[in-house]
Amino acid sequence: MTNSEEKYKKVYPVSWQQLHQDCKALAWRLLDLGTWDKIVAVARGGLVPAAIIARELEIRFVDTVCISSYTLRTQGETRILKEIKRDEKERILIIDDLVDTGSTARVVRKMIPGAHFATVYAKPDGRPEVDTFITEVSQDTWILFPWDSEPQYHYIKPIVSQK
Ligand SMILES: O=P(O)(O)OC[C@H]1O[C@H](OP(=O)(O)OP(=O)(O)O)[C@H](O)[C@@H]1O
Repeated sequence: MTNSEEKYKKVYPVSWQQLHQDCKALAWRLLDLGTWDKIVAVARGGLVPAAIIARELEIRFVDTVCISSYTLRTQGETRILKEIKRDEKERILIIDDLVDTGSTARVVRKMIPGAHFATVYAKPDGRPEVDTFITEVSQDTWILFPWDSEPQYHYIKPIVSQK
């Protein structure tokens, strides 16, 4: 966590198992919405969820857009490192791990208009930018993904005493 992330007061740790379950729940929702020609993962956070959803929906064409949202958050500007050109005829499913402020989603939506934007987790400020998501957490929650953490075994205070 960097200084720019001091706005986060709570931590929501997500295990590999929970992430897998949540991604499969997202795949079930997406299954009801029709078929897609390709998945576009928003790197890096969207890479693992996109792989799980691609497996469940049997989508073998997986592309990426690469955006530096660290720069975006701290300086209010976007650095697109890799973009894609959209074929108007294609139904594209964009996958990211979460929407927080919604800035990344806005940039990607502008790049790929008309695509379906799905995330596993969403915070209130970013929610309007997402078409489908599974779990909402509060704006001041830091979602700790399994690829950013190690399991630890130590005493955790009850939630009531963490306020
Ligand atoms: O809604 P926003 O405020 O734009 O935040 C959401 C974005 O932030 C995270 O990426 P991060 O900046 O951590 O980059 P990374 O995925 O490459 O680690 C996440 O994967 C989203 O893409």
